[in-house]
Amino acid sequence: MATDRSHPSAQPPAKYPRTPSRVDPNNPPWPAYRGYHEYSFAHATMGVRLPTILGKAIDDVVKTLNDEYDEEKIVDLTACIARMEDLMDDLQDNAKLRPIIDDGEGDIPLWNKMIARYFRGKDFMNAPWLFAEAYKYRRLHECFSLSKYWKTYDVFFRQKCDTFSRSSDAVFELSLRFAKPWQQDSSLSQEDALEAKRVMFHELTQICLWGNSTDLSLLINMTEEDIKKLQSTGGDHLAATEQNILGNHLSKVWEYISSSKFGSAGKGGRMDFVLDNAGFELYCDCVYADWLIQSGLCSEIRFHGKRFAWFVSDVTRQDFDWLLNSMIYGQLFPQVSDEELASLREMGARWKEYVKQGKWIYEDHAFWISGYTFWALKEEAPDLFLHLSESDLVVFKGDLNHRKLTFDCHVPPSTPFDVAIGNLATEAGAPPVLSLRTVKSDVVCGIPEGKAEQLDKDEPGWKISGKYAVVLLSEGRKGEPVQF
Ligand SMILES: O=P(O)(O)OC[C@@]1(O)O[C@H](CO)[C@@H](O)[C@@H]1O
Repeated sequence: MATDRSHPSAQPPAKYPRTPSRVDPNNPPWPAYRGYHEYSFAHATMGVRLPTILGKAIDDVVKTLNDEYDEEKIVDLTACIARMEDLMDDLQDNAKLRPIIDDGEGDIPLWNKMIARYFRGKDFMNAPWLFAEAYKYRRLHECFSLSKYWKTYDVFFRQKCDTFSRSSDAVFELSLRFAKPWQQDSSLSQEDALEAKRVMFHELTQICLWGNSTDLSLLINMTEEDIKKLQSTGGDHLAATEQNILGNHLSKVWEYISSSKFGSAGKGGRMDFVLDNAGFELYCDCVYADWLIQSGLCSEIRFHGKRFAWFVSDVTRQDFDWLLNSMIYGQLFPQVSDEELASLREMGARWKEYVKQGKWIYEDHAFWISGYTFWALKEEAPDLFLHLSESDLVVFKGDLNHRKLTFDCHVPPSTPFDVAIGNLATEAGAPPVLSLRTVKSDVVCGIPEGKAEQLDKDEPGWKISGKYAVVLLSEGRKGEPVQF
């Protein structure tokens, strides 16, 4: 495996970024992380984690194969396994990135134009990490999309369901508390009522944030105890972990959401969630979205998920439906009390009602499963940009979305968030953007000067532990007409 310590990105970051006109997917505004950079999490991911993840995915398919009885389907699935093995060879031999085979899916032009234009001759280790990693998941999808019977097969579905059922303590801690419809104490003065709302907002935003620290792709070998610790949602725990939010715009977010700028007069606002992980994290997102509707702060929530299995645990429509249905009909928690089960059912029923009434809407644009960063959103997905420009706040959940917002490059950590996300902050019509991210990879911005350097010294590994987080807001240029 090549290692080149003299490469510019192994050096301290340049003070000034690349001029915007020279930025492209292979040349981020600051130097990219690439698989051959040993100092970066890119190296371990491309060299070790991705082959391990793929190996487990093959095991999953073999399990399905052994349970199948129809010969035609068996033969078809055997071909999927053979394609997965080819992908494994390509990963392990560090092959060049070939075009995606046309499987009739709508995202093919996005992928193949991008490969032709920017990554001709690049391989898994020398292409920017973000692109190479996303490409691997698209290739994994191709293994199935070329089949006759298994086009929508999700190799990670079993794992995603499993972690939700293993999160029972935190699941019921939240359902017991939030199942009953939320109502404000009518005896409170206007000022006290607003303060009570602020406190709830603060707490639930944090629950939504820390829901991101249980990540299947990283925590495959976690014990039940480890999971419990990470998922604790109690007040004391949240107060303690708030100290780990290194860049924290929570107060600014509340100021905006509680102002007349959010939503139209007398009507709550529209909030969009660009989702990250299924299972427990999605459950936390929904608890938050539920309260945002009940409190009247929001009248509409749009959830944006992926069209197919992505970065192991990302939400697909199937995962979204699975969560809501299994809360009502599932038998995932045989050990819990009737009261606990009833609370989960009550909440699940309310959430399904939101879907029926159009207060919660699930969407899955092809751009979210492309290799592009969000710097390219307006250019490559103008329809999506226009759609999001109508939102009052777009919340990006998790590490991968944060990498895509910030071009996954060596940006100096004290760079303000609205500089690091480029034109998604500066374009006319750009919506307000909030990143709720527990830090699980190299790129960091929006934190105080010197903090990253201090943590590098005191806590090696802090960037991938999920112990630290950022809550960063860009105000955007909402309301200004979008120009193409
Ligand atoms: O987006 P998420 O679920 O918060 O994190 C995704 C993740 O686990 O995958 C990547 C490495 O494979 C890292 O960016 C990150 O740590």
